[in-house]
Amino acid sequence: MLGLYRLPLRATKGSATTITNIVSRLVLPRTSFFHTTALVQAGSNYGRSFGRNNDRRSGRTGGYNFNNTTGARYNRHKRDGYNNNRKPFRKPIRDENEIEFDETTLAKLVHVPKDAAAEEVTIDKLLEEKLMDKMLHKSIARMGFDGLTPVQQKTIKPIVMDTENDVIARAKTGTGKTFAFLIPIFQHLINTEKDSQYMVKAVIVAPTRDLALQIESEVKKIHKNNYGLKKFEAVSLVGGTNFDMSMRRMNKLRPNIVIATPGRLLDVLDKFGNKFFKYVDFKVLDEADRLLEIGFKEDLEEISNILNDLNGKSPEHIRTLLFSATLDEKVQRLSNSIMNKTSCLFIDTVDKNEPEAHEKIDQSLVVSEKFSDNIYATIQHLKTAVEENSDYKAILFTPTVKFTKFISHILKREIGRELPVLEFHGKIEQRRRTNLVKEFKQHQKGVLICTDVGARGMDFPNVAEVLQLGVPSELANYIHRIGRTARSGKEGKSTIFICKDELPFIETLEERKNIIIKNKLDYKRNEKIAEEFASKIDDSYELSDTLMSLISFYRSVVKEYGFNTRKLLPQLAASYGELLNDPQEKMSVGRHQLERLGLSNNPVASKMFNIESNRRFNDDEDSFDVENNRSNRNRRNNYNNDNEQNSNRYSRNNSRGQRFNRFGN
Ligand SMILES: Nc1ncnc2c1ncn2[C@@H]1O[C@H](COP(=O)(O)OP(=O)(O)OP(=O)(O)O)[C@@H](O)[C@H]1O
Repeated sequence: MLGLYRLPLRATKGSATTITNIVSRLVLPRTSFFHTTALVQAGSNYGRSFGRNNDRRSGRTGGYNFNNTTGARYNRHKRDGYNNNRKPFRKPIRDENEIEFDETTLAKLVHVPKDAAAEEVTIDKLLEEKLMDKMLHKSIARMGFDGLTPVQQKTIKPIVMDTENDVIARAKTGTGKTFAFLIPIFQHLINTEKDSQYMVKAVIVAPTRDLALQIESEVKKIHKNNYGLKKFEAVSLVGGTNFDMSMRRMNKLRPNIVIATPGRLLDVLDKFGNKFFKYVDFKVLDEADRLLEIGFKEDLEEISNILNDLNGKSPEHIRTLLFSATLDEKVQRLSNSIMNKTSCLFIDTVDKNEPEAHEKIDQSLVVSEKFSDNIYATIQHLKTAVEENSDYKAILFTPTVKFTKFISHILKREIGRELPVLEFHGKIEQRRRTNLVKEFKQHQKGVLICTDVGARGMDFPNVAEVLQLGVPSELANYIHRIGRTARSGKEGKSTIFICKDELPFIETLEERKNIIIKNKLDYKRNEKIAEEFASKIDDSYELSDTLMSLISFYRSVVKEYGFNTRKLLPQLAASYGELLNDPQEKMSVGRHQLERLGLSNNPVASKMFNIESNRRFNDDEDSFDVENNRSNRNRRNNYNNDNEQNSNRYSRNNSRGQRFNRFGN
């Protein structure tokens, strides 16, 4: 049916070119006027004030009670005498690069800016200088890279040579950060081969299970290219896998490297810390900004404290390496509590006023009048792309698990005959999830539809385009989502589909991340498409559930993106009638559901819904699918989060919800 779609996109390309000199938010004051002007010039009708919250910096936490975020486990360790070295909050000050630092962090931070004239570092030179062992040299050489990437060139030496620095490294998506920390770790293992041979010497933490497993595969690549290195074993410890089996592997292999998600790592440290983790030399935080957000941060502090306390050499012995494509002022401030060394190198491969998004991504923005139109626009875009290119490979991000399921269901019917359409989110059982990742990595073509669980770090080769239907769960994830394309020196495209009430997100992106999306298009609804779409919706309950999950998600990011609740939430609710091609039709909700949404006393609610006092609904509320995070547990505690630490609790919630669950997993 969607073959009949004609995408009425009115191009306003180059509309933002008048904004050439936008400098970082950290240097200039907010310039919403700029943006407004540019949009009006572009002939769009979405350039107006959006009634935003002025205090956007406090946005993410605003409205939620984080007082409870130090969970029971953390307190228990404090009572047990673990060294709680959390630093008191200090007023941030600015360094010469206008990035804010905590005073203590600033005092020990050595900024290593991007230097275009820096001498090239190669693996041959490292070998000559005896900074890379010949076994490791052979393994990397066999991978056939043209050379080391800038971040690898800048980090390997200081990590190998220096014993007294922590390191923070920022480099764009897809530029080889994984090897930038794995190579020096392997070199360190070679250098210290005879010491504490059967102990974990490097702990690598990642925010998602899939990323941890991917890092483990990268370690195996190093092994595979030189079997001599296989003696430096690695084991992954991630949620959703069998704990006992993991421990059997730990006992059998006695790994020097552990790659873990925070929850499972804490469980293992609790039970077997003494046995394996007394001689850790390095801890690495991949996607460090994510791991240091409220929620994860408490877990990371706890991990850091336990590792320090266990350490047989000294409580300050462990060096910390933080890596990410998005490291803003927040990270330097937050990292202080988990860093041990008196000096920290901040190795930057991104210029201070340069956007963190990869420059090889051709970014587009499609704006619809209504949220429902976004769906048509996205589907049509995909259909056209598949028609034009039978080897099309793309990732489509959506905000919630239910929306991912809903869109996958539609797309499987629409384009599933032409290419594989895969659904990927945290509600999928881990074994299946791991296989999905493997499959999509191998596919030459296909579309992966996923939540933000796939936004960070995942390396799927040859993704030509990233699509976003709706906004990401956090601002930085825009950069990470689009970074799934244009990896390893290649080029790529990205398109975000949003409705005009979501435009404050784009404004926030410009102001806080200095990202200007140059290609701007308007989407105009086509009635015929709407009619056909409606005829294909066979379960209005499913649609209603999906939209409720979206309303719930958008409520959680209102402050961060400066959305206007009174406009955006009714807009989302109205999608129900629009998608059924009966605009007067409203979703029916029970009071209980309204309470869960926090809308029970909101006058807007009566305009959005048919409120039925006795009605019961699917209790299996959606997760927004951002993993293992205490902030999500607290922030969204009414919803069934995908959470490895509390899997029992959540599975109980799940079974309670089964009665109403019309989807199944
Ligand atoms: N020196 C190199 N030259 C070319 N490709 C490389 C090099 N080093 C690593 N790669 C490849 O680049 C791809 C991206 O690497 P990696 O996943 O480490 O990127 P990243 O910077 O961590 O990205 P993200 O920010 O998304 O996590 C991988 O396929 C990796 O094998």
